[in-house]
Amino acid sequence: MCLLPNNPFIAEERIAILALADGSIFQGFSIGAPGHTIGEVVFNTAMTGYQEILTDPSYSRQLVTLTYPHIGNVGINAEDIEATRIHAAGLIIKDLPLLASNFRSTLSLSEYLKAQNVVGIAGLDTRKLTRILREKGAQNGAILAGEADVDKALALAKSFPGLAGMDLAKVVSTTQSYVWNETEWKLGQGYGAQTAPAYHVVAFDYGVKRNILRMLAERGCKITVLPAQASAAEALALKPDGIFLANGPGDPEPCDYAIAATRELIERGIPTFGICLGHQIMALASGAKTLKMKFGHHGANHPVQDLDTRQVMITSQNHGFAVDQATLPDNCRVTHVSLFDGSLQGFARTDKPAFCFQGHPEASPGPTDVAPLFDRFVAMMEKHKNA
Ligand SMILES: NC(=O)CC[C@H](N)C(=O)O
Repeated sequence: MCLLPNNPFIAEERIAILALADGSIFQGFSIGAPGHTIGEVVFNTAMTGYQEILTDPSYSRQLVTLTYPHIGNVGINAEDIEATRIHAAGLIIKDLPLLASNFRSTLSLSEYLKAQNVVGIAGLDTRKLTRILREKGAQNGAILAGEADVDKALALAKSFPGLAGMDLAKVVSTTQSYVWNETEWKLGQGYGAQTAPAYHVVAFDYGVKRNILRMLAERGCKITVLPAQASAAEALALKPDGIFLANGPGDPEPCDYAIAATRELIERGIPTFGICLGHQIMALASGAKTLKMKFGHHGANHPVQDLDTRQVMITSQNHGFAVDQATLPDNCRVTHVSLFDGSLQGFARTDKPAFCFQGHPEASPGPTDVAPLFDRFVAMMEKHKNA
């Protein structure tokens, strides 16, 4: 057993280490639950929104490194959640402030991690870690909290099989269908409710972020959320005006149930909009292929160009897989590209009312430059209704 040298400044029960499958070891201190966790280590460059990031179901089985150095300043509140619980498998940060201060704060970040039994590590060089992830690609890793057994941490890091081939959409999805009518948050009012919807959207929950549902409700939609494995027939029985394909964790390729249902619904000509995993599912249902990226896109400052208007938008991103543009069939028109690496960010079917976007138009956290895509979906449903 190899132990790191004692650090006189950290009490033994607070010691924590991060191991990467490439052999790198980082020492820090525990800010969450004791124990250990494994997953794919990724980095996110967003400067705000740690609570939304932690609760985003798309981070299931990922250990999220936040590159912004001070995380926890505004504590935790009851409203900024994208799901009922934390989905990230672990949190890696540089500096946890001693004081959390915000008018809505009810808990500190550390109390939140502990209450939800999530392992977190602070006090390590997140810049050095991010350089490793950028140069070598996202790494499988392990965080050990409460002990500093390097061999154990390395063995745990290497035991994670990696996200390629992992179907997690059906794991995080709701098991029961439900109706959503909560609208967007407004200062002084909080969340509202949609009481007179003009459209009925059926949303497939592969790990849906709540702000997507809120933005649809804000635009006049009643949303029925279905489990990831629901069939096209179940969706059609609800007589939807439109179909929404949600974001979600893991590899899109093994989600054969979602690909089959999407293919049928698009073929029937129902207006369909997909975000992130939903975009990848739409691509697979249209005959294209997806691939694993080197370190993916995770942040809130990614420039994306709309090829129709030439407009550049600053977008929120969180994906480790991408659609291989070279495999898009002729009935798919590229609508958006990433200006960071030229990768595909959006396409539309030319033969059916269906389009999708790789980034996160709902932001949360992030800029709202791409929010008009929700208006485009509503306009598509309106046109189809009147056709
Ligand atoms: N946010 C998402 O929907 C992520 C999609 C997919 N799991 C990926 O990593 O590419």
